[in-house]
Amino acid sequence: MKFELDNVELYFKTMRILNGIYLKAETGKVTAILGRNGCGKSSLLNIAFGNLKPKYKLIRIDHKPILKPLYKTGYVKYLPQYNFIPNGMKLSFIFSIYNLNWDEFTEKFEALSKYKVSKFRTLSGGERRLIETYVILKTKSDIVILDEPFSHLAPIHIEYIKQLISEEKKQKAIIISDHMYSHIIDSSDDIYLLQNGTTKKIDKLTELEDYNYISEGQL
Ligand SMILES: Nc1ncnc2c1ncn2[C@@H]1O[C@H](COP(=O)(O)OP(=O)(O)OP(=O)(O)O)[C@@H](O)[C@H]1O
Repeated sequence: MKFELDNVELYFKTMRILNGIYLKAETGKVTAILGRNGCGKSSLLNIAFGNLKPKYKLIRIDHKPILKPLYKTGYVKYLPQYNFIPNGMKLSFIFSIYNLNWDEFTEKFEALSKYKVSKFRTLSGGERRLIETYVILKTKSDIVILDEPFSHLAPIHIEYIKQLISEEKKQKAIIISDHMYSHIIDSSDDIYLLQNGTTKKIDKLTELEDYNYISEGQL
């Protein structure tokens, strides 16, 4: 599947946040969006998912325009920046509604096995993030959108999520944004830099220095 987001123009009141956007994501690939704080990454991901309506946008799947919000098509799963699982839900219930196997999860995350019948609110911030990222990545879908999946995670968990991303991308188009650029560089196939409201496709990593996203020597 080929997903394209094109011609986005977004304003908040009179302030233009995005214009001249093009982004392509494909099954088998991880497509990353990098950019400084406040440049519009989350807004762009929300526009792709369909819960933020800009002045203009064009979404195509396999060259066909999609006129209804993407979340209504059943193609997409989205990890927002904020917690989306209700606090009062038990983990066993979360896994059953998403049709996921608890034992398969705890094989990788043994330390969380004690939480099977705990409510989501009783977990730490990082543990909640880990569960949500796992659920979004593992649930059946064609397109996965991940907004800051690495934030709050311990290094060992980041490595596991990176592994999971590389397994899941075989059958999904994954779009990811995070400030942990070295993990993004490791995990992604294509990178777009969002700057001054527009996307620039990064062909060589040194362009991230040229565009002043990172300082020289950080690569
Ligand atoms: N609902 C809103 N109303 C008005 N302005 C908004 C709204 N949401 C976002 N903005 C503004 O739009 C700009 C882009 O915000 P956005 O959250 O998309 O950036 P971001 O690149 O994801 O930032 P960060 O990396 O810090 O999470 C910011 O200047 C923000 O203040």
